[in-house]
Amino acid sequence: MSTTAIFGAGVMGETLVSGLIRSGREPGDLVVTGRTPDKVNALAQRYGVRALSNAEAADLADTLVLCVKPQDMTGLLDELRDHVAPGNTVISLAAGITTELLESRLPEGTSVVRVMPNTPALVDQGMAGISPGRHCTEEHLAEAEALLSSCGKVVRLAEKHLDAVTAISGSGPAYIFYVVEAMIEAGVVLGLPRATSTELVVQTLYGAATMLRETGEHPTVLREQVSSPGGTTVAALRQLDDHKVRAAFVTAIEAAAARSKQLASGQG
Ligand SMILES: NC(=O)C1=CN([C@@H]2O[C@H](COP(=O)(O)OP(=O)(O)OC[C@H]3O[C@@H](n4cnc5c(N)ncnc54)[C@H](OP(=O)(O)O)[C@@H]3O)[C@@H](O)[C@H]2O)C=CC1
Ligand SMILES: O=C(O)[C@@H]1CCC=N1
Repeated sequence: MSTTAIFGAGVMGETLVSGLIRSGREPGDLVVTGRTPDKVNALAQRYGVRALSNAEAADLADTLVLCVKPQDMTGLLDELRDHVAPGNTVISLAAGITTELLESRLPEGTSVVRVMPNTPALVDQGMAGISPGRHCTEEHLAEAEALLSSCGKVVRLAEKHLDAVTAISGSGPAYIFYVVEAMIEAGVVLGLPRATSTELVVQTLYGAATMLRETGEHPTVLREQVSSPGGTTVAALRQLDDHKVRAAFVTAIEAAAARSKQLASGQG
């Protein structure tokens, strides 16, 4: 069996390790690296995988998954350059970092895949977009697809769309949690106990998401089913429109995509 090395024992590094193990990968086939020894050793112990240095992990691995912040990427690539062998696949999860930048700092001909996952992968409900680099074959792309499929859905896209994917599904869970926080707070304002308000909101979100996925109906149709003429829902939605919430979402998501593009140019 081939060895997969996860570079960066943070949120996404741990999400991937846990997803791969849940999907049946042998912990012995996985290695992790990190910058803070306590952190990487704790992760290694939790999942029964090996903790190695970046150079040792790169020497051993067939597949290298780069899970560091965009601002730390060039430093990591400089450490890895002399340890990447022909035939290795390098998969980057970093927002904004282009396959062109990755290829320019790795040995000529290295197969690179750019991926944008999201945190629901931790509960096997991830959504990832993947794009091939210049030297990436169908086999390499399928390998990245299989890796991400272990903890959710995967779509293949042209790299020009990855900043939009980052802004929609990469950052998306945070927007949803933000809305959830606001709704819970509203319940408390109306006098509900916080725990009850939280249960109502979380189940409503889960139910609405399940309806969207299982009925395949357009969200407008589902929204209109809830909106009785002259009723409570339209009274609330009118306030959201008056406060330009829809426009605010579009502007916010445009800002996320612009920031993703900016990260590519190394602006920290
Ligand atoms: N969090 C998210 O929702 C998503 C994140 N991403 C992308 O995933 C990447 C990782 O993000 P996230 O997991 O949130 O970040 P974290 O900060 O949680 O994890 C990054 C880890 O990388 C470690 N690190 C930094 N430099 C090195 C190095 N040279 N060698 C080894 N390890 C190193 C850090 O160590 P230390 O602890 O010492 O700082 C840290 O533990 C980012 O590029 C981000 O854009 C993509 C999609 C979603
Ligand atoms: O906020 C970020 O930059 C990362 C990328 C997508 C989600 N989190």
